[in-house]
Amino acid sequence: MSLPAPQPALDAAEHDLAAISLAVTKKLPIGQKPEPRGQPEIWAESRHHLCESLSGLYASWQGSYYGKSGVAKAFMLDGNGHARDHLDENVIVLRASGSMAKDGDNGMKQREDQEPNHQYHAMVNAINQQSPVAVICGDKNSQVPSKMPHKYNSLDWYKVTHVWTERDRFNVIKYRLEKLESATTGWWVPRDSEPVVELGALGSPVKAHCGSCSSNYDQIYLCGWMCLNSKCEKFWCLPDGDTPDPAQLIYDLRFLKQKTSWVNEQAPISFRFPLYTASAIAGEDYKVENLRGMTCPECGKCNARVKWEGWECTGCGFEHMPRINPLPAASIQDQNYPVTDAYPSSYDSALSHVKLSVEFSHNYRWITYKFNVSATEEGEVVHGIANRVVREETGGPNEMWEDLQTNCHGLVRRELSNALMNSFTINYGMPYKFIAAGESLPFTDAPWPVTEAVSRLNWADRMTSGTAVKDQENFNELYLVAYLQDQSMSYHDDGEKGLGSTVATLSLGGRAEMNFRPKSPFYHGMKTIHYKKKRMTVMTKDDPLPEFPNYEMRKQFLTEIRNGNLSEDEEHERLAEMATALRAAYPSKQSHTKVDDYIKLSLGHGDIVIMRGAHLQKYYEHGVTPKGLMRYALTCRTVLPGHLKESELPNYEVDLTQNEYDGSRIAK
Ligand SMILES: O=C(O)CCC(=O)C(=O)O
Ligand SMILES: [Fe+2]
Repeated sequence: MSLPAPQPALDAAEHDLAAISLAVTKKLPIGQKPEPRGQPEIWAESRHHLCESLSGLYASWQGSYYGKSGVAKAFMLDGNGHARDHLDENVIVLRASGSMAKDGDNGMKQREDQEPNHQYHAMVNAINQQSPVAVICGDKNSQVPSKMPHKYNSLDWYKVTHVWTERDRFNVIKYRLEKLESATTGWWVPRDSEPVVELGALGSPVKAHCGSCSSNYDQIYLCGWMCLNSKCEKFWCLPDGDTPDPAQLIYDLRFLKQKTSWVNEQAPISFRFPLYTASAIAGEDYKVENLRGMTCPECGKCNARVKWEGWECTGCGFEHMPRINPLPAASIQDQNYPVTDAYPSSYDSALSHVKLSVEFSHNYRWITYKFNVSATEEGEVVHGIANRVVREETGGPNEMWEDLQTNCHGLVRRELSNALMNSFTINYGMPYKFIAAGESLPFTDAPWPVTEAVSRLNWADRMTSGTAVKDQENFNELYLVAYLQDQSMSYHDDGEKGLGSTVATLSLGGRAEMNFRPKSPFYHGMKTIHYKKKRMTVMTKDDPLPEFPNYEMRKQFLTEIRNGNLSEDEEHERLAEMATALRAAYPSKQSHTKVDDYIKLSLGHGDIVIMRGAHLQKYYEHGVTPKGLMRYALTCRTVLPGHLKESELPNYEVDLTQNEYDGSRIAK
């Protein structure tokens, strides 16, 4: 049909439509919403647990939209909707996500036009492929007609039916979704309520094509048909040429409540995913698939996998602890990194200013990497590369590896600022807070490889300390980390206050890359701080090392600051100017934030790493990326006497005097 004639006033039929439309789109404030008639299939209390449990379907840690391979998969509808968003028993209208910025303390505000982007195209793909999207609703959503029982709640599967652009202050891309199965009533429909309008009951929407750009659109608002192509000169114009008054934009229910048929209207998968069943194949249980959280089969709560032993629902107590099938030591052999009875070759690398020395003893190749860790201290990282004799020794890495898999219990992913650490850990001996605080257990409760590792690492430390300053005390703490496939530890330091300056680790299982680099503020000499409520980038006051960018300039600046006798305000002002000057001095393509690794170690099964130097932890950081299916790192530290407060001291003896390892069986 052609454009409908301009209609200055609504006729009687449209009056009725407007009245029902207002009834259908009326929203109650969140606090006044009625109870829903049912419960969601799945729900979550935190985004972390939700995303880990629904990985593959919805894994968007911040945004509302989730897509994969160019096709839309899911939406999370929480706060921050658009004024004309809508959600009823079977239809949702929402704005495309993105293009928003913080608006003071008042939440988010759109700051630019939305253009068709990857999300828009993924929605078009979902329409064309008739591929349903999942919708999750948060308890801050003001559109949903009932009170949300949990923080995050699954609604249902939806058909994407329309994408178009509207205009506010900026162009806004909008989507219409329609419930996939129309025969069932959504659990979120208020109790004791009847649908005001059934889908399709009002007939088809008004359709027209634009005389200017020839695009076809449905009429969305009762005030008249508009071209919804943002590139067209007639975009968002009513037939009389005016743009609509936003207050008059009442939905045309023939658009909102139309019924779209898809060939297949069956949900692709239940939101309650099947539970992981332990595999008979050794190693399968360590695969990343086994790290997905659990959508509880009893109560629907999403629970990340927190415990090494399996899954636990914190909603109803349901447990799923399949017996895992350990990976024998023989299967750790990797033909790309052959290990024999000879001294093994190295796969490490280091930047040229790092000084290397190498020694061979006890069937280990010991490589020492020395470098300045501050202007006053040289530190070192020692990598002991184990050969087959070491690995196969009685009580050695192979036996430790096999024993730990069956006998080391109680590992958990510790809580870390509203999320969970990305590996499983347990602490023995003196308490060690590390990045995330956790409990500590006495060594007497540990499986034998734990005390064996402490003894071996003390031996390795004595063996290799040479002229380096040696801590007076032996190690009295062991932090055990277990990594499943694809888990890793991002850059961090081990420099908790009150620890000895030596840290030593024994690696068991799959190969891992361990990298060391100076921390960015130390290396680049700049950091961002908050001073008197102002965010500012200032020069750092640590002495630079000769290999750092702008070395001479920083030294001069530091001399000026140290002799300057400035007040606190003046000093901050000057340090900010210096940071600006440092930044300006970088060659155009050089990053002023990125830092290259000084050393990259390739750690094999049975290898030992020893870090020495107090400033190594203060100014440098290390990160570990395991490459195999499964790996343990057993790291020892010395918690110095007097470090812990009375209340933090363990209520058990930390006694490790028995069975000192002496390396005699592998001496060569
Ligand atoms: O995985 C490793 O080898 C080391 C782990 C680590 O850096 C730590 O526990 O602090
Ligand atoms: Fe560490």
